Amino acid sequence: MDPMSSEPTPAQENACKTAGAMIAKDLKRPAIPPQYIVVMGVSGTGKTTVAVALADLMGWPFQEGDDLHPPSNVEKMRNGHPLNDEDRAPWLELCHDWLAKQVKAGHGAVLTCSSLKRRYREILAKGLPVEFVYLYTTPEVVEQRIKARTGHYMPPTLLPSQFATLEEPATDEPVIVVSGDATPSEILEMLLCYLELHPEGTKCKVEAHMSKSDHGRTAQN
Ligand SMILES: Nc1ncnc2c1ncn2[C@@H]1O[C@H](COP(=O)(O)OP(=O)(O)OP(=O)(O)O)[C@@H](O)[C@H]1O
Ligand SMILES: O=C(O)[C@H](O)[C@@H](O)[C@H](O)[C@H](O)CO
Repeated sequence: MDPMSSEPTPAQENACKTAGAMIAKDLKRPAIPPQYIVVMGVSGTGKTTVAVALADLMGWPFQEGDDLHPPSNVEKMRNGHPLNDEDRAPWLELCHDWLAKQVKAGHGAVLTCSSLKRRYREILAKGLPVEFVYLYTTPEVVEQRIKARTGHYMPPTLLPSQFATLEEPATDEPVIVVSGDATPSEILEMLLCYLELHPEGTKCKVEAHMSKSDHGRTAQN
């Protein structure tokens, strides 16, 4: 960060995106048909890092959900106040509209969006073949990550409200659950493994795991 300013530099804002792109760099693109994926979870679980890696590898458009927040929402969070349903409503509509455009174009897409409540996930997926990737970890791990991250508007003091608001996906929701405790590369690998075995995605809650045969994805040429 510029020592004279509390605003993040563009390089800092892009750090997770760059990290995600680096993960995908040496991997071979698997044969997975277009999917419309929302990477969800509380702030700091690693959504952007994994979403960018997946989008880069698959060549699907990526949208950072945080960039669709109205400025008033960002200011509210920056000032240490959690968003409520009313604040999130226009933002969720914008996220849904972005997904709808991608579905219409037919080329797959990846969006990051905390999607903390079931109702929010229903708004996002309304009428669309959307599935969620739920990254989960403990409040302690997320707190460490958020404290170590520089140049982001989200203060660590908002974390308890994120966990309090979170409604974990139920068994009938179209969600691939992945442990956010693994490294970003492992998370990507678990996700790819699931999608390669189930190219149609999922219509219910499933867990993605690492299997021995997943290793060695690095492209040979
Ligand atoms: N699997 C991981 N293991 C360790 N650190 C990680 C992992 N994934 C991301 N990080 C780090 O944790 C921090 C938060 O990651 P990231 O910004 O991707 O999370 P996020 O869920 O998109 O957050 P937000 O919702 O607040 O934008 C970053 O500094 C990132 O480098
Ligand atoms: O629903 C919410 O409360 C918001 O989406 C937050 O989760 C933040 O926007 C985001 O995670 C930035 O850190």
